[in-house]
Amino acid sequence: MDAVLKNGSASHQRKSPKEIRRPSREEAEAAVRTLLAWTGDDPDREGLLDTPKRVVKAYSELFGGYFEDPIQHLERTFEDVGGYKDIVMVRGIPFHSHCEHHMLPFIGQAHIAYYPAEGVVGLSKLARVVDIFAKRLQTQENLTAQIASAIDDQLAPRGLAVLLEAEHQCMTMRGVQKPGVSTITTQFTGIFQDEPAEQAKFMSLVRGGGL
Ligand SMILES: Nc1nc2c(ncn2[C@@H]2O[C@H](COP(=O)(O)OP(=O)(O)OP(=O)(O)O)[C@@H](O)[C@H]2O)c(=O)[nH]1
Ligand SMILES: [Zn+2]
Repeated sequence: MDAVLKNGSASHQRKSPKEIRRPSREEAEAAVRTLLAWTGDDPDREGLLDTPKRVVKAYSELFGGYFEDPIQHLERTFEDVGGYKDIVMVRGIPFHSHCEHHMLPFIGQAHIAYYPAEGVVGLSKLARVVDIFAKRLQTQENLTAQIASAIDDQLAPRGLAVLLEAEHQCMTMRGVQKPGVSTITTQFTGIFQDEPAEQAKFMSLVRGGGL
């Protein structure tokens, strides 16, 4: 199955962007106009005239991840690493995504570690994978699972650990209104799943401790 389409479970397979009719830019702008009027403001006042255009442009950027393939960034691996087989960790990758329930941002950091099997991947590519999945409507759990699944499928490492920590604006600005709450999600495979000591080592590295 294509990782772009992959969801947490087979019973919830998603349509690919190609299977969904994408409204035209004009239709999207008209929808923003409708929302502006619904808030109680006047979409024809000067300050709001260009807002539908700006919002649609901003959405193209914020949700650009639907039109990118994360796998493509993981295809190139390097095997000339002096036989290095120990842990590789990229810590504190900042990301911003949007929750699929309210379309409000959740913002945080991703931490990724793996034990190479055949080769290593360019470090920036791990951050690119995070960005591509983050630029879609997400739950934090699904985002974590999609990042882990793409890297695990492509690199087949001896073990992979992914931890995301984020603050959800839908819990901060509205609803329950609890600023400062962080949500942590993890996904472990291979030796990180099988060996508690490896999980503990990862958690210690995430927190900035030593081995
Ligand atoms: N599990 C999970 N829940 C999320 C995430 N982002 C937002 N939510 C939650 O999604 C839930 C949606 O609940 P609903 O009762 O359908 O919607 P709501 O009435 O807007 O809920 P409140 O936020 O409690 O006002 C809320 O509890 C949110 O906190 C996420 O990434 N993962
Ligand atoms: Zn939400």
